[in-house]
Amino acid sequence: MDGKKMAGEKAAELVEDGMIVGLGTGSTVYYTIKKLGERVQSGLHITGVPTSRATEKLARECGIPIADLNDTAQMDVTIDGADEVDPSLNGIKGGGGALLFEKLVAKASKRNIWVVDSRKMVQQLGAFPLPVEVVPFGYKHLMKTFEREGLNPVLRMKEGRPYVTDGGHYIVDIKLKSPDIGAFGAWLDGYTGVVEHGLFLGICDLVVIGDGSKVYTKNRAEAKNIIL
Ligand SMILES: O=C[C@H](O)[C@H](O)[C@H](O)COP(=O)(O)O
Repeated sequence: MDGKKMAGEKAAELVEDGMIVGLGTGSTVYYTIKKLGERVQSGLHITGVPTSRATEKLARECGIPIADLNDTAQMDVTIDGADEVDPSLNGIKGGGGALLFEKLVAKASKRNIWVVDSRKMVQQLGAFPLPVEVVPFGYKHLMKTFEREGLNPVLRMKEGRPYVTDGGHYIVDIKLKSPDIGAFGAWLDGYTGVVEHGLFLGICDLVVIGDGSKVYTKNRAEAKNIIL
């Protein structure tokens, strides 16, 4: 079976009755949402807080009751995908453009679980370009700054136009500056015009990994594999 499907469906089993669940975005958590939908049809009571319009639509189609982040004090757990995950469970997210809403929901969650296929697990982050969500006004100036810093910025496009996020911003994909990714993230956080970036550091508590033949987990505290 596809590693994404294995991980996505397994994570849905970790959700308990009565939970408020942050619903991530992407092709892996898709399987979690589908499975949660099936569990809801069989009597599970949960409330989902979506991280994108696409996820909201999918969750509604699956019959999962939805709430807005503004009406929710805290999620019990958020389940989301990731583009790369390192051994300390730091990650890059935003390949699908949902990083801002994903980070907002993740930071309001007691626990964050990521679902990935095993190819996303890396020794060091950075082969995947880092998505940076930027304000459209004056974005070319920001791109010039990134260029001067040697970050190879590329404006994300869709159908010949700049890709626009659910929050109404553009995405610039850049090269991650390592090894001090914490300092790099802080530099981006402080830069005028940057709304958010896809470095998720110290956020993920547990990653569920599917490799096609088995599913295993790694948690941040122990960082050891547990075969499920
Ligand atoms: O913006 C999108 C999200 O961060 C996704 O969770 C991430 O890109 C992983 O997506 P997928 O599961 O489709 O590879």
